[in-house]
Amino acid sequence: MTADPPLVLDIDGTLTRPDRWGLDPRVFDPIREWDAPVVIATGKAFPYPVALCHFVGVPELVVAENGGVVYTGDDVFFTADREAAQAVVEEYRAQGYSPGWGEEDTVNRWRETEVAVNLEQPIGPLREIAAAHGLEVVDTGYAYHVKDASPNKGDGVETIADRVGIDLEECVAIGDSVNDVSTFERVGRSFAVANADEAAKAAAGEILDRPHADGTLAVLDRVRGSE
Ligand SMILES: O=C(O)COP(=O)(O)O
Ligand SMILES: [Mg+2]
Repeated sequence: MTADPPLVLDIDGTLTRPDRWGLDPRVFDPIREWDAPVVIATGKAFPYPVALCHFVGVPELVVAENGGVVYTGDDVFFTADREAAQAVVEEYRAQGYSPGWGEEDTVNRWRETEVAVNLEQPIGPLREIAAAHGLEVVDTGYAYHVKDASPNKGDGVETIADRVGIDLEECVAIGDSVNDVSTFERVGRSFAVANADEAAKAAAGEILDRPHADGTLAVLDRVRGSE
């Protein structure tokens, strides 16, 4: 008998439409009908992947904030705190810059372990201040994430796999950026969509010739029933 392999899916750049923005609705049904655990591993704040699972109608298995927040469906783990990143952003502001999201900032409002800065803001001074505070800035192609270097998506995926009983060797991961490298390093099969950055392409087992959800849907078609 064959079964679907467990999945680890990134959101931005991976489940998105060809024009980069917004989820491609064609991914909803295959995720919902997938006959194995689906872990959503993202740089986005915790409520976003939880909402994605909720609205698609699958169990909430979530790595958020690049590994800063991990939800196994039973327990939430926080592997960093926001304070250090917040201090970096305060200093960035003091130097005359801004995170760039406007007054209400829904990008960071519920973010608990890091702070994200809009790509239109200058990254040079942000990197300098972060380094002086012992933090890193990760450019996902969708935001600059000011974060502790130690939590990453791969660690979070491992925590979920341990708790839920997923064999990482059987897992198929799909992603598009440097924040997916730690996931790619831990799973049996890894795929970078065609729009992926150089780091993700270098770490992936295979580079797809199609971008965004087109690439992801092609992988899902190919690996369905392969375990
Ligand atoms: O939040 C980001 O910058 C990127 O999110 P992603 O990890 O789902 O691609
Ligand atoms: Mg991504």
